[in-house]
Amino acid sequence: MHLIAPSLLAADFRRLDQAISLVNKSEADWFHLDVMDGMFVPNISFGQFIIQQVAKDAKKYLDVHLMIEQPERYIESFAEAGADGITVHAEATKHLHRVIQQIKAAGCKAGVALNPHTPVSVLENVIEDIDLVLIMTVNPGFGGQKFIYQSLQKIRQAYDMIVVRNSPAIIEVDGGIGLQNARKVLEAGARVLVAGSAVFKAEDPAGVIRDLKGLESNPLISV
Ligand SMILES: O=C(CO)[C@H](O)[C@H](O)COP(=O)(O)O
Ligand SMILES: [Fe+2]
Repeated sequence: MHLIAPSLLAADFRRLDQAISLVNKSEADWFHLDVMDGMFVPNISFGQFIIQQVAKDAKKYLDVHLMIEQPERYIESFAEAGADGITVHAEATKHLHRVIQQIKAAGCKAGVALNPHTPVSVLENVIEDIDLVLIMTVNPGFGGQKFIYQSLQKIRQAYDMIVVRNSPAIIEVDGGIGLQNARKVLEAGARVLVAGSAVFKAEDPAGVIRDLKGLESNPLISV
């Protein structure tokens, strides 16, 4: 069954408690939390403090997407803030293998994200060690952008690598995902759908989550 991870980035932060409660009560599986440092990406969002506050009320898995340079500086503090899974960008560190071990040592699931221009082949030497591959389907930094269609090919490549190498990793897709393209990304091999604007800018966010969850899962992707 595929999983839905609403991104709080698109929520109204004046009413963060309402957004958390909406996700708690909905059919969503995870909270997706986008951390941006103004260096790796042009935008600055929030950090450990906000995640700590979210963790107090969130009743679901906290999926932390770090869009920060040298994420190795902050892994333990995000784990302490309440992250269940931490995903770092392959482009943001010189020592990807070491950071993956660091995330696991901190007690979290380890994910690696790839920008749209980064080939799947950079995962060649870590694919067996990771729990999640995050294929960015927009250039990271902002919510509400247009889905990049060439990403479908990358999802298939990542899926093939996972199968051939017998990796435990699942594929998450992030950026411009909504009911208009979710079926295609699931068919390509995605297991987790991140959706920010499609959920929180909708009139009925819980209804959108229900519809995304109700889509047919790819039978090849079990568990
Ligand atoms: O990582 C991200 C941006 O860098 C966000 O998770 C993503 O953009 C979600 O927002 P939307 O669904 O509106 O595209
Ligand atoms: Fe994200």
